[in-house]
Amino acid sequence: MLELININKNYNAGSINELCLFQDFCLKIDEGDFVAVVGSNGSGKTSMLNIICGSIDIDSGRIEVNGEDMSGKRDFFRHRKIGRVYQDPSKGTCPSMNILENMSIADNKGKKYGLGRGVNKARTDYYKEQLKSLNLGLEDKLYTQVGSLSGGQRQALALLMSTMSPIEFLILDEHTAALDPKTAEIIMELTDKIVREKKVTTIMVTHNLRYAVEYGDRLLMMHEGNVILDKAGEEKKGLQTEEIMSVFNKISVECGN
Ligand SMILES: Nc1ncnc2c1ncn2[C@@H]1O[C@H](COP(=O)(O)OP(=O)(O)OP(=O)(O)O)[C@@H](O)[C@H]1O
Repeated sequence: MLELININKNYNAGSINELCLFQDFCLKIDEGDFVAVVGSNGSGKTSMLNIICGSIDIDSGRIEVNGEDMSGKRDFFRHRKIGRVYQDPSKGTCPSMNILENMSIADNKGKKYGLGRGVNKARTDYYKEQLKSLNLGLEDKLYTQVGSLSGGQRQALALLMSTMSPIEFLILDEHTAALDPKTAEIIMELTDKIVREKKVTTIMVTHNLRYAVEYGDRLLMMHEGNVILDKAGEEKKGLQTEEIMSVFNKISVECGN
């Protein structure tokens, strides 16, 4: 279980631009849950992901994973247990290396040995098999530089790479936002397949309310550093996009957007 306990986070403390984003923020996410997070711009979604990943410091509070306090641990340590896919398809993969080398790096994440170990015949066959499951023909492009792939192909590869080594959490930060509607749909279906197959606890931030309703077991809506809507189980299954849209519109009107 992931627990955020009484998190306090101020940006630009002591300056005229001071922003108190999280005040005693608490959240519990059960193992194996697929949680979709929506909310207006600036509501704190990415900050929350960065806090979980250790990419930004908190002022006080605790981040616990299965009871272990992660708060003081640096991001490189936490990333051994976390896979992350970003909005920008150019992040999460190395553009100047080919697919094989990228997969080898992902495969060897957290291990002490280098690239050579990852590109032997057995591993190459395994990578091909994994790529084949994406159904994008990438298994025939092992020696193609990742920088020359399309955004959708890169996001699919990034998704696969982020879940290649054993991880406890998959963090998806608007990972379909930069893709055309058809490719976004393919990546979402792929996401669901990977999450279900690997049974990995997943937190997906998205601005696509339909995806948040259709995918995942739990939906959170954030507003000004708070969770204002939390639906899981049967309640989540019964949700309609229009309902979420109407809550979203209501908070937008209230804050003058
Ligand atoms: N490094 C930073 N320094 C100062 N303020 C920041 C920093 N990062 C985020 N903020 C502020 O914190 C608030 C929350 O930002 P955050 O990016 O977490 O929101 P978000 O919900 O992910 O927004 P979006 O949907 O636009 O990506 C915003 O007001 C933002 O300006």
